[in-house]
Amino acid sequence: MPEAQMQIEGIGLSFGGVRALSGITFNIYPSTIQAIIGPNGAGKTSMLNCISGLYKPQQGQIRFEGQNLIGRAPHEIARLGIARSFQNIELFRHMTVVDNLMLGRHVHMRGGVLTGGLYWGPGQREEIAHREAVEQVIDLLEIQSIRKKTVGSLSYGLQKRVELGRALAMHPRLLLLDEPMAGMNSEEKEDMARFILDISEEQRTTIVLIEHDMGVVMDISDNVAVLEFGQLIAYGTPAEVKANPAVIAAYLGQEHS
Ligand SMILES: Nc1ncnc2c1ncn2[C@@H]1O[C@H](COP(=O)(O)OP(=O)(O)OP(=O)(O)O)[C@@H](O)[C@H]1O
Repeated sequence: MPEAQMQIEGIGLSFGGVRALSGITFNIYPSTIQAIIGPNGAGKTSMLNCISGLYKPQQGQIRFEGQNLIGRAPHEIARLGIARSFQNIELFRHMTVVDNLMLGRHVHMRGGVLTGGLYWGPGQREEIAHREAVEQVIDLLEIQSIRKKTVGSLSYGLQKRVELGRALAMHPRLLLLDEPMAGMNSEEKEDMARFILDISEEQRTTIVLIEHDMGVVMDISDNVAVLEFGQLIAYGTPAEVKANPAVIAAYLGQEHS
């Protein structure tokens, strides 16, 4: 086993009387695709929110490349190299695809988004570097033909792809994806699965993926963590998890197949 890139140890999170997570412990390994699955309300998004700094767990530790994440603000965590996409699309609908991707570069901008292009010298060189990073993402996600379109005019599937692009434009070392295929038709899902695999293989980015479509999860993940009622009930390869009696029991009667 390689050394873990992220160590999640004993995470506990409550909202008033609701225990969203308890005693969650698992490792995430570099350049792998790590799925988090589980029935509705199991705590998957809460786990992602603890990693990205939106929620502060009352118990436990999360370390990323040796650095403690608990207590850091979301923007600090982003600067450490962790990007995320959201369950609901959070893009600027009236702006173009390219401009939305440029906003994804903001964690790397010293002069700020608006001043970046206004002066010559270092600012201009920085602007060129950001444009190049964005062009790489456009190539990787095959969105050349829609680069100047406003996001609001695009199909849902393309908007999700642009959202992935915005997170990717940060050049993260770890990418958190919350249901990137929700609401997609099967062709769009296949495309998204291919892009996730491309990102993993070409950029060696670690990907943490919440996904309800079991077929996709089992196809593309290296490791799967299974949550139920805020507890980790299984962890392993897709084959191991699929054969685990606790997982089979958790999914009995669920619509997810
Ligand atoms: N901000 C919050 N305030 C209060 N309760 C919350 C909050 N966020 C999550 N919860 C509760 O924590 C539990 C876990 O929710 P979470 O959204 O993490 O589950 P999930 O596995 O992502 O579900 P889904 O598959 O439906 O998205 C639920 O009981 C939920 O109501």
